Amino acid sequence: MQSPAPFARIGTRGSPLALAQAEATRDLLARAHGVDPTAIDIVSFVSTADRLKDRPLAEVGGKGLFTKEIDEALLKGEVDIGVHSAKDMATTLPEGMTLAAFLEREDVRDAFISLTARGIDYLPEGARFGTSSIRRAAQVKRLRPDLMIVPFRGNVETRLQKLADGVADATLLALAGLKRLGEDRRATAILDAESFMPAPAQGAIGLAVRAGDDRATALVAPLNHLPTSRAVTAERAMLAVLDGSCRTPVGALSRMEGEGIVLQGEILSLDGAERFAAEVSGRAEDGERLGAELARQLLRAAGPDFLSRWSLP
Ligand SMILES: NCc1[nH]cc(CCC(=O)O)c1CC(=O)O
Repeated sequence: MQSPAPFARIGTRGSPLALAQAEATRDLLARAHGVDPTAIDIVSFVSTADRLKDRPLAEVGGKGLFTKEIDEALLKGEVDIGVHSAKDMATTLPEGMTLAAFLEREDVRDAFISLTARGIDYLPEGARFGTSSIRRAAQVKRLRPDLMIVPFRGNVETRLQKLADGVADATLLALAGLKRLGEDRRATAILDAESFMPAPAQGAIGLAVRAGDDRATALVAPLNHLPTSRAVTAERAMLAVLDGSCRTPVGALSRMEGEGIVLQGEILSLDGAERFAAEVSGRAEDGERLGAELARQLLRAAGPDFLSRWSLP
């Protein structure tokens, strides 16, 4: 007997975190529409970013690489909904695709993890800091120019094993990812978001559908969390103006104040020696414009040659 057609098909990467996010999305969809979770298929893809694990993301070509295979499956109609960490999504989406909803955001902060030190300040002179994120590297170097940055990618378990193996003395991970994996007890310390700004859209999950797919759009609509959607829209608009290819260290932090949004942003030189920060505020529904305005302020402060001086070649 042929099995019935699935209620919906979700596309995701196959990492433990990506699968946890896809399962959370499936369960929310099932509950919102009164169907059994088993009626929703989860289809996993190996992304280019996962295949090129040993090289810094900014070097291999940036964010589109996390989503390319899923985007293609979505556009071909092999899946109906792409589930993505919003911070891994390129600011310009492929033609024919739209971000139709954002799940309620998890904690935006970064977690510090070390087997030997209780915080960045406590690391010994010249200690090795494991990260392949140019934002985290620049932020760490700004606080501790003596530390040595060593490349560090892979999923949470891999990174913890690398710490145990002595490849690095400390690392940073998004607390959101640790929480979704039920691994937040692994955090040695949680960094204050004001002084150590998260990546734009960190902690948020975006749901992509084919543009014009009214059914998929309606399926994900009840899952949209408006404050998250507004904050992430503003942060991504800032990033789009600054540097869509994620070759410049950028931090962002937004908070809602009633119907208003306060958006803070920073850009840093790769070595952390230079930093420019700014803040804008306005109506939460104007996030797109506010994010772009913040980016222009940062670019004005940094000077016209900043991006060319401080981006990866
Ligand atoms: N670039 C990898 C990535 N993309 C999203 C998360 C964490 C989850 C999130 O921010 O929503 C991570 C891992 C990390 O930065 O520790």
